[in-house]
Amino acid sequence: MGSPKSLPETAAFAPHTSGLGSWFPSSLMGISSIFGALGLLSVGSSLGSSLKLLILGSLLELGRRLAQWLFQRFRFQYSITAQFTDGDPAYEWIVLFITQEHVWKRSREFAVTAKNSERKWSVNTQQLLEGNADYVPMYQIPQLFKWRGYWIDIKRTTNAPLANGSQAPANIYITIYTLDMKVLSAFVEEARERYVEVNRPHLVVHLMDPHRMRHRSPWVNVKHKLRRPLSSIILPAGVLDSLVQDAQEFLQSEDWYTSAGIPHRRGYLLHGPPGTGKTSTIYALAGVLNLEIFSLSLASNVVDDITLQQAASTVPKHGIFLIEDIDCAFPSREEQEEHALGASVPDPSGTQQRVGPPRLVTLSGLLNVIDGVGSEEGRLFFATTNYIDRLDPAFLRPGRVDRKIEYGLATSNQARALFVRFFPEERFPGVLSASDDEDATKAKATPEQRSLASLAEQFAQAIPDGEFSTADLQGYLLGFKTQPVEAVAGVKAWVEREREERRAREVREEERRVKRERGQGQGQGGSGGTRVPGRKHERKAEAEVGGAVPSVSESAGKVE
Ligand SMILES: Nc1ncnc2c1ncn2[C@@H]1O[C@H](COP(=O)(O)OP(=O)(O)OP(=O)(O)O)[C@@H](O)[C@H]1O
Repeated sequence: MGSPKSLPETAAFAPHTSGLGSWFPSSLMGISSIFGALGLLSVGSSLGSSLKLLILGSLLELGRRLAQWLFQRFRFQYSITAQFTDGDPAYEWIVLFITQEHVWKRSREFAVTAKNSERKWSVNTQQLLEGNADYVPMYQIPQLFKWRGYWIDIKRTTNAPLANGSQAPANIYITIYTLDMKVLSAFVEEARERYVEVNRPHLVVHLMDPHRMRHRSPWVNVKHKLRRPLSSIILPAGVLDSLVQDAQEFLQSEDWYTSAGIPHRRGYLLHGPPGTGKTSTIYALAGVLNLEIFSLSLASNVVDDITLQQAASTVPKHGIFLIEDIDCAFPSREEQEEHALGASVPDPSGTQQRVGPPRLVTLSGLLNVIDGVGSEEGRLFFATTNYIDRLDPAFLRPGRVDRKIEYGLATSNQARALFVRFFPEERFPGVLSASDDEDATKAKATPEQRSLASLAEQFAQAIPDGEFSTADLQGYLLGFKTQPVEAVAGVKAWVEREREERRAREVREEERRVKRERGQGQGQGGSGGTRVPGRKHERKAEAEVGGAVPSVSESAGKVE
């Protein structure tokens, strides 16, 4: 029989249990009140049996929580948990591993996306499901699996939205029930090896996501591209071989650098007009050397010193750190002149603001990144630019940029090589594809002219040295994928059309320039002339469609 006097007994029990966790005291308070209620109500009450059931239920709940607590303590004491964060290469290793191990089989939640090159380690890419979508298990409910006799628990958290509107990166937690750290490292190493193996035919490119820049690793955008053979890059003889040899030698000589006290890093600058193969060279090189690329562009002007530092510091050893359009870290001559002249632009309120080079990445920020902590750990640094003359000599000095490679507009030799790459003998054995008599007549080609070699020669002769980028020629040839005869027949007219368009563009550009100068003259006369910064990108866009025409002497593909 209970009575109100039983209350102190239960209250006295509470302090012994307070160490069990924050839920415990509250749970006990609930029970003590039940006991109290029992004491008050059980005498002769018809509710007695119900209350007994209530007590039993509470005790069961208490037991469950106690068991849960003991399990947590056990888990904490006898397991090792490792966290992998989205954006770090190790995250990709683990996702691939658990997909291969079919841990997802008991998963009931999947993120489904149309097939793309971003996430390779979905269930579908393991050839298990049909269709055009990728299924990525969410693992939000912990899943248990066994590896080499060890029980492993996996759980994944999603990208939680943050107060600043961006998203926190997802995390995977791997808990291995062992006390031996070596088991964890063996697990991670196996996951890495599998990743390297599966990836062999692919080149992995990590791109920076500007929306995740403030997080631990901004490299959350992972692309898997088919490796591009070096032979597909058409450059003057020797350029590629010497680059590959240089990079290979660098990677193999870590000990030498250490003993000589020289930071183990190597910087390359690839410069030249747009569409001449700078980026393609780096991708092909990474494929040959089996390296991953970590690439960001300064052209979008969203990267600042802090994020550049953050991005650089998370590039792993033996990764290629690539900064595209590095000239965007430096003000153009035009902007410097405008700045010196005090030109102004209206701000949203209509007030005139002095034009200043709106650079988020500063020279000192850039140099800090290149020289900074971690930059000496066997990392290849590549930069590309269309405007080498804008780069500061401090950036170009050896130790920061060890080799400069100049890319030029296509020579006739490159045009010939490109033609041969487009129309290989294997695909067009003997004479030509689009070469039924009617087509051949249309293309005004005699059978003799229709040998691939002679067609390549005719094509090369029709392309003037140093006037078109390789990308321009590629664009033209893409219109004739299976018609080499027609490609040759139309090339002279194409060259003329392109020249015509350029002349028209130059006239428009000149008119704009005159207008601008007039406006500036008026502005200096006190009427508030305006100039818009960032012309560089406009020019680059024009150059990309064939506007920039450097002299032939610039287009030698020189290695300095
Ligand atoms: N030398 C080359 N050999 C083979 N393909 C080339 C070459 N140059 C350009 N291309 C082709 O043209 C396209 C653009 O090339 P790429 O992006 O490498 O040029 P880029 O010099 O890096 O241009 P940008 O300065 O605009 O970044 C690619 O599809 C590439 O295959």
